[in-house]
Parts: sequence; C-alpha cells; structure tokens
Amino acid sequence: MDLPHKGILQSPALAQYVYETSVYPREHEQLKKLREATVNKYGNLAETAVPVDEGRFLSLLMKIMNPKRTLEIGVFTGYSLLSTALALPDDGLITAIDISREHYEVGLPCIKEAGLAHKINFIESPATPALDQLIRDQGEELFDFAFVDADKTSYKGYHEQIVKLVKVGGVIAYDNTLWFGFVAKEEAEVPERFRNDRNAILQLNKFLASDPRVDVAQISVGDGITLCRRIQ
Ligand SMILES: C[S@@+](CC[C@H](N)C(=O)[O-])C[C@H]1O[C@@H](n2cnc3c(N)ncnc32)[C@H](O)[C@@H]1O
Ligand SMILES: O=c1cc(-c2ccc(O)cc2)oc2c(O)c(O)ccc12
Repeated sequence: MDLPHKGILQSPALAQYVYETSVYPREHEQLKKLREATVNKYGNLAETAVPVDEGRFLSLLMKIMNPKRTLEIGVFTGYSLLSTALALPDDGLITAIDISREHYEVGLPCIKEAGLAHKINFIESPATPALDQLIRDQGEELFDFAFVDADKTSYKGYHEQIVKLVKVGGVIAYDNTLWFGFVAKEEAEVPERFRNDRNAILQLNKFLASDPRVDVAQISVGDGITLCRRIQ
C-alpha cells in the first residue's frame, strides 16, 4: 500500500526531528520490537498503525487519566494497544476488538514479553455486534477511556454505542480525524480511494462539534485525534 505522508507535521524531516528528539529515546523496547515485526511482516501496511509520537501521546494520556477499564477498536498488530497497556495500572483491563486475530498475533509475543497480556481481553469480532453485546451483558458506563482506530465509515455508529459504554467524565479518542489533511482539501484534489473515508470523517467531525453529550478537542498529533469527554 502506498500511502500519503500521514501526520500534521507535513515535512517528513520535522516528523523525524520529533521522533528522534523525544520519542525514540523513550520508546519501550517491546514497542520497538513490535513496530519492527510489523514492518517485516506487512511492509507499507505497517503505516496504518499509529505513528510513534501518537503512541507516546496515548501513553502519557493514560498516565494522566489513570483509567482502570479501557476499550480499543481496531488493534492491527497492537502498537496503540501496547502503548496504552504499558501506561495502565497493573489491575487495569483493556477490552480490545478487531475483526481479525491474525494481525494481533504478530504483536502478541511483544505484549507477552512486556508482561502485559493479563491486561488485555481481545475479542475477535466486528465492532458493532461486540459493542452491542457489551451493552447488553455488562451494562452502560463501563469504561474510563476508549480509542477508536478502525473502519472510518463506522465511527459515527460506534459513537452512539461508545457514548453509552463510557462513563460520564470518561474520554473517547477517535483516530484519523484529519485524514492525511484531506479534510481541508476540495474533493477533486483527493485521490479516489480516500474519498469515502474523507466524507465519513467530515460528517463525524461536524457531528461531534455539536454533540451536546461530549466536550471536544481536535488534537493535531499523528493523523489527528479527536478527544471527546462525556459530559452527560
Ligand atoms: C488502522 S488499523 C488499527 C491500527 C492500530 N490501532 C495500531 O496502532 O496498530 C485498523 C484495524 O481495524 C480493524 N477493523 C476494520 N474494520 C473493523 C470492524 N468492523 N470491526 C473491528 N475491527 C475492524 C482492521 O482489522 C485493522 O486491524
Ligand atoms: O489506509 C488506511 C486504511 C485504514 C482502514 C481501512 C479499512 C478499514 O476497515 C480499517 C482501516 O486505516 C488507516 C489508518 O488508520 C491510518 O492511520 C492510515 C491509513 C489507513
């Protein structure tokens, strides 16, 4: 897969500066191993994982929030998952959902080597029915934090489910809300294969901006993260 440069740091040299100055020196050895295993196995597809500065951001956010129960939708090989698992308290638990276990198993040895497998409940399923089942079986207001990095056209639907599953005061983070910067371009300038997801992200961003249930901040890290704090 040949992807455009991802990230608000539009100059690759500036991104490299940030990575080399404040990210790589603090990257956990198992995160580095997982990142390298992903590139070795999947080549360019590895670029769909969260970039390293975003992993660091998520990790620090977890240390600030100190959540006990979190949710992740869209695991791939687990870079974002391990970034959050490393920062959760020892009795913390992440419910991680992905339609495929195959990719997760590429990163799993690194998660085990880091001694963090006990913090993860991996569910192999499309997210919509898995979230419905959580609501049905375990009730609402289960999670302190949720990270969403899966099929962009479903984010709005996930929001309706996750806003129930996250506690009042809890936080939902949506990845890719700047979608390679295409949200600020005319449709004609956007390569065909990115248009569908761009339209879904445009609608989501507009919807979230006026959703009275959440407070919202657009964070310009990685490909853009929208943080939503549930207020009602
Ligand atoms: C961009 S990748 C996630 C990257 C991951 N957060 C990381 O840092 O490596 C998107 C993931 O969403 C998963 N996915 C796509 N559609 C899904 C769905 N309907 N339900 C659950 N997972 C889905 C894919 O299998 C893929 O692993
Ligand atoms: O290029 C992509 C594609 C995805 C993607 C496509 C289809 C799905 O069902 C899920 C995800 O996700 C991406 C992503 O999260 C990213 O940061 C960069 C590129 C892509």
